[in-house]
Amino acid sequence: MDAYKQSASSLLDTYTSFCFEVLIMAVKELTILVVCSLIVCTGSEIFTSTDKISHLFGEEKFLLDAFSLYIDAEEEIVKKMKRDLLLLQLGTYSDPVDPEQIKDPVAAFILLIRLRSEWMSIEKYTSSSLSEYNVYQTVLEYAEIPQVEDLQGAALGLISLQELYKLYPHNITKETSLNAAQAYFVGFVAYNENKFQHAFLWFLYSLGRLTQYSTVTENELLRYLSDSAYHFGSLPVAIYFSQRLFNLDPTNEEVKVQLDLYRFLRYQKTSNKDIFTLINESSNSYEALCRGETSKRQMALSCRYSTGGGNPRLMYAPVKEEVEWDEPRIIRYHDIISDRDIESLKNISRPLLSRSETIGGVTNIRTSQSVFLDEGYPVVARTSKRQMALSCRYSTGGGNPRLMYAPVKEEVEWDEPRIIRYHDIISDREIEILKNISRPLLSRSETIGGVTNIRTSQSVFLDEGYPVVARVNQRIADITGLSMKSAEHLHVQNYGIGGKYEPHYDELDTENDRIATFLIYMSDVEIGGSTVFPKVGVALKPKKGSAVLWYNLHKNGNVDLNTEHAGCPVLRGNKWVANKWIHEYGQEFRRPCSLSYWK
Ligand SMILES: O=C(O)CCC(=O)C(=O)O
Ligand SMILES: [Fe+2]
Repeated sequence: MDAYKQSASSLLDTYTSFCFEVLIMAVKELTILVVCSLIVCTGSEIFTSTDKISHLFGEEKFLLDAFSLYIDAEEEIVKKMKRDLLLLQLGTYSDPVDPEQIKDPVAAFILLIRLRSEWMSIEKYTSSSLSEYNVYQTVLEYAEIPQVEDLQGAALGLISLQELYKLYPHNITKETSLNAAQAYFVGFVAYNENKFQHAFLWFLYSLGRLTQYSTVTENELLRYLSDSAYHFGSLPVAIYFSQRLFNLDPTNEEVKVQLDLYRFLRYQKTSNKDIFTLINESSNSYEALCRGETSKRQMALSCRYSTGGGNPRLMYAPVKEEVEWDEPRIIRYHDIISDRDIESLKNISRPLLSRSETIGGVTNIRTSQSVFLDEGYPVVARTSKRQMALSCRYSTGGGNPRLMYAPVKEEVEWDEPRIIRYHDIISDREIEILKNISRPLLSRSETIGGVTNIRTSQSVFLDEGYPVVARVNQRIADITGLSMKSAEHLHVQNYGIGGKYEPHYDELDTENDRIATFLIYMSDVEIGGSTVFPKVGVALKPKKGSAVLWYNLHKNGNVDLNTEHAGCPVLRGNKWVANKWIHEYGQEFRRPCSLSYWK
């Protein structure tokens, strides 16, 4: 692994290699040589010979000339530094004004690479700085510079997105493309993780983007392409790339031997795997749910509130809407007209009906009778304005006075386990405050096994010392009717590139266990990032300001095995959530226990 890190590190170093040091070293050595010949290394005593002393005039001139040369060289370097600075500044030209806009994982990856290589180039200049007061060194102490591990982690994030969502390099780089060296780096990371198909696809992408300025060579790419194909089990492809490599460098004995070996092996094998096509190998429920292959049942269960884009008549009586199909988009609106109004409309229409026509007049294409009714009829006006009761409920938390005037919109997402979504329970302002408090405190989230790739996010627990946290906790207590006495502090989480939390249970198997989870979505996520329950086939899409609640334990205290859940990899977006884990102690009268063996 260390060797791997080292090679990755040196690979990156080459991205930013500058040859100015060669020049400065040469001039420095020249100066030293001159000084050396004058003072120390001659081995002679100058002072004992007037002739030698007089000779010094000439030597002094030589010394000053060398010094002048040295200054010229330093000036050249300053000029080069200024040129490089300009180039680096140009590179930031198209950056988003709002850093939160970094939603594209590839753009985030490039930013990490850019920052690292910027740092490396500045570091090269400043480490040999002539200035006594080297500001940059001080700046460095405070700067957060992406490490090689960050780049590897980000590349792995991209690879895991590809795996789960079955994406080819050209899919994932649709919005932001990678240059040959960057793509090579992703391939290299995949290769070292033995993900040979993904490695191959990235090397191929890199080959297609190779230019004369690339810091990766065609030789390197061909070698890795043939190696990856061989390891994946695609011998003809391995032979093809080895042959290309051999054509480039016919003197390379090693390639020749390899080519012969592949040819020999090819005759032994009867079938070869197709390395160019990603196949959907897993029928894994977690992955399918993350891809949005949600069960029909949940679609039918879920409802959305629409306020017609802020239409005041719908603000307080939103319509329940359901997406029946995506292309063409077909939406069903539920309960938009009462039975009584339907009867009145029928009664008004009956005497007025006449044969419906099409463009061709009365034909057998359309065999019905119809009539257009204007808003002169109150029922028509009323219906088009719509003021029906809702199927998605308003909850006042069982009469909790704090919710009487601001009832919570609640929606049943699933029945067993019961998963309820509460809408608009936290304002955008509160979310911003929570994020601002959390940002400097975030650290890598862990699981029972410590820091692992099962959970790629950063998080922090916030106590009630922050008024906003106290307010949010109180709201959770009001909505759930549960005691917060033994609950954990509010846990704010932000996911990274391809950030995910693989299937797990929240319960900890302790005496005072996590009875319920209240998960607040502090952001929308454009693609991916759903919370999914693989055992029951539920996918909950993050919706900023909403929260979901489920019980991890049955009333008898046993863990509800259907509550296994996961946070899907974020494909596009910046996912923030806050968890409130509510424990058993304190709920004795609020959620009474059961003696049942099953529940
Ligand atoms: O982010 C999510 O969607 C789920 C988070 C979660 O399950 C957890 O933090 O325990
Ligand atoms: Fe969880």
